[in-house]
Amino acid sequence: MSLHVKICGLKTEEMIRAAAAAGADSIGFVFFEKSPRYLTMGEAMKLRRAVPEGVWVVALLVDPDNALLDDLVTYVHPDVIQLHGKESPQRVAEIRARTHIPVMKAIAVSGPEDVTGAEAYEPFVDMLLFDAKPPKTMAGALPGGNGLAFDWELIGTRKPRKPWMLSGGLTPLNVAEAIRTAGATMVDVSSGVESAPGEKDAALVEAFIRAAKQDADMVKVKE
Ligand SMILES: O=C(O)c1ccccc1N[C@@H]1O[C@H](COP(=O)(O)O)[C@@H](O)[C@H]1O
Repeated sequence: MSLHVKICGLKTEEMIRAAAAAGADSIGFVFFEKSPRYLTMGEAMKLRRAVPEGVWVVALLVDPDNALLDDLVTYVHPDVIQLHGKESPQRVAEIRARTHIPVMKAIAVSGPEDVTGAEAYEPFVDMLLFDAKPPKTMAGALPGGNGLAFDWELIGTRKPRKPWMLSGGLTPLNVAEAIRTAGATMVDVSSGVESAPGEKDAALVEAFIRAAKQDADMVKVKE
């Protein structure tokens, strides 16, 4: 299986094209108003048309209500819904049943109990995503997209039973080590490929994808 790279928080057609040309497998649209990467439904609907065939559109939502979900299905119809709030396993199941779209639940990790806690979601999700839990003391912290990493070895303690992505503070410089340590086959990045909050940098996006995929190819050759 080749390594899957998701680039999250894209806001322009140019950057979508650049990321896809560099080999991105998924493009993330953020529907969380407090984020510097926030898109309105109308903006996302327009940008979706710029995403090439074969590249997944992932809609990132934080504790969405049903009205937002219904609009999302009607106007954007993403390939995957990423839930990055405090959604319970029951709410995740409801969202999946309502939208008929595959769901990826983000798990905030700061210790081994968080990785084990992901088990409660496994029956109801198509994928999991492990991200760093922001410390309570961090001023202005978002539910994700903070550029914070967690201890990647924590994933090794109990491999999830569903496909999963690694995220949180990944950059072109650390992604190869993160993949090796966690045993990830899918990675997700947002702030690590930006020149300023919400501003993606095409050179960093390309460097990130190259570093992630090259390392995976080297591991395969060694095997
Ligand atoms: O990117 C955001 O603005 C965002 C807002 C709210 C919840 C999650 C968000 N992003 C996701 O967070 C992780 C880690 O991002 P980073 O690379 O550390 O910046 C990633 O999965 C993004 O999809």
